[in-house]
Amino acid sequence: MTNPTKTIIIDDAVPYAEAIFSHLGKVITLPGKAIDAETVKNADALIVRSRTQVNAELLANSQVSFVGSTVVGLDHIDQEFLKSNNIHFYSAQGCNANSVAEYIITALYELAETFDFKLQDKTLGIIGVGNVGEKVYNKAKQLGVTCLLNDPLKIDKQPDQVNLDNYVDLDTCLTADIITVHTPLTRSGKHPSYDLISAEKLAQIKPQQILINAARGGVINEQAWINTPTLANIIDCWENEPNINEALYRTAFLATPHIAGHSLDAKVAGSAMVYNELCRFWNTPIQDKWRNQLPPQPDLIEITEQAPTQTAMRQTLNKTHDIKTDDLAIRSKDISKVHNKYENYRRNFPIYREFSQHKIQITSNPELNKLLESLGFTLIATQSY
Ligand SMILES: NC(=O)C1=CN([C@@H]2O[C@H](COP(=O)(O)OP(=O)(O)OC[C@H]3O[C@@H](n4cnc5c(N)ncnc54)[C@H](O)[C@@H]3O)[C@@H](O)[C@H]2O)C=CC1
Ligand SMILES: O=C(O)C(=O)[C@H](O)COP(=O)(O)O
Repeated sequence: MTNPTKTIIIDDAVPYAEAIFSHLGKVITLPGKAIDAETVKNADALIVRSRTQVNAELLANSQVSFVGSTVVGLDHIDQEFLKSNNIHFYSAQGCNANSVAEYIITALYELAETFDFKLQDKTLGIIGVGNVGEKVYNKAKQLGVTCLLNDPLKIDKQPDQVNLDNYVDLDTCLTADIITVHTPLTRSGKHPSYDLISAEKLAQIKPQQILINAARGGVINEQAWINTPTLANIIDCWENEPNINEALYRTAFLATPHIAGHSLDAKVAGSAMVYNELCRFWNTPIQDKWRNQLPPQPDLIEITEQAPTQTAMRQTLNKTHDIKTDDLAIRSKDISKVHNKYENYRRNFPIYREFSQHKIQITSNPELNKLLESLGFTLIATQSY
């Protein structure tokens, strides 16, 4: 039963928006970039993803009393404005951390097999050890990868809750063979992340090192990155999206259009977290019938080839979500075509599920079985094993 007195504006990239929110009020879905002061004027609640700038310009003349962001980044939200105007704000922190962490792990196997090295022989530097960074660390550790961690804010905030064994300063972290950043994009405070890996820091990078940015464009200085020889760059987050820098784009081993957090499970988690908060805010019982509309679990994955463990890992992870497909989806010699394909591909992003949604037929390789289970796959014994 829809509540006729409430109007909810929702970014149409929020999956199952109608099914989830319609019993709370009249749902109007719009492309994130089309949500403006005119469209929100008479709304009571606004549910966004990252493409809508939520600020005074958008809301000053509206009656919106609730804003929910179904993503994690906060750089599109003027939280001070919302707080000072008594607009309740909720962000689905952590909703897509596992999705990004699985993107990183999948990328590591792609790198190891392409550049012919054993993952266990490499060190992984993780800058920003929050929801995403922590999951990357835990997964990489299970896979036998030595990690260096850097997160001065976390240490400042909760010194007694951080095992300092693997935490190092930024310069030490930047000596790792593979470096991945997982900070928000911040320009103020004691440790601003904008230009964190500055031209000066990039001058320390050696040609055999690998840089990954699946956090935010601008954490790594793009102009200096273009001229920093590396073994490989994997870039999911860019400055000035979708009009990404061509010179940087041409350096990328894998260039993806900001999709590391786009598993269906992550998007649904973000929607559900915001929905639950809106129910609490409007004192309405939570309903979860909408979950019946979710797709069934993926088919059983069978591994037939007797490949070496690392090769089999890459093949298996790519069966769940092959990042190369996302790279190829926007790749072009003509940068304007890359720009034009960027958002369209994101808004029509193919559904993929996280590892824990997948069942795999147990293999004759105990090491492979153990690694797959450590990443969350369910192994199914069949009569032959
Ligand atoms: N590519 C994608 O699709 C996605 C990108 N992201 C990005 O990743 C970021 C991290 O996500 P979460 O881990 O969920 O956020 P989080 O807030 O849980 O963790 C961020 C961590 O970075 C640390 N940090 C902040 N400034 C730092 C600095 N200057 N140096 C080192 N560490 C610093 C914080 O202390 C915190 O522990 C988000 O803010 C978002 O920008 C998040 C999800 C999806
Ligand atoms: O959660 C974040 O922060 C992200 O970067 C999300 O991947 C943003 O997703 P979209 O809102 O751009 O679909």
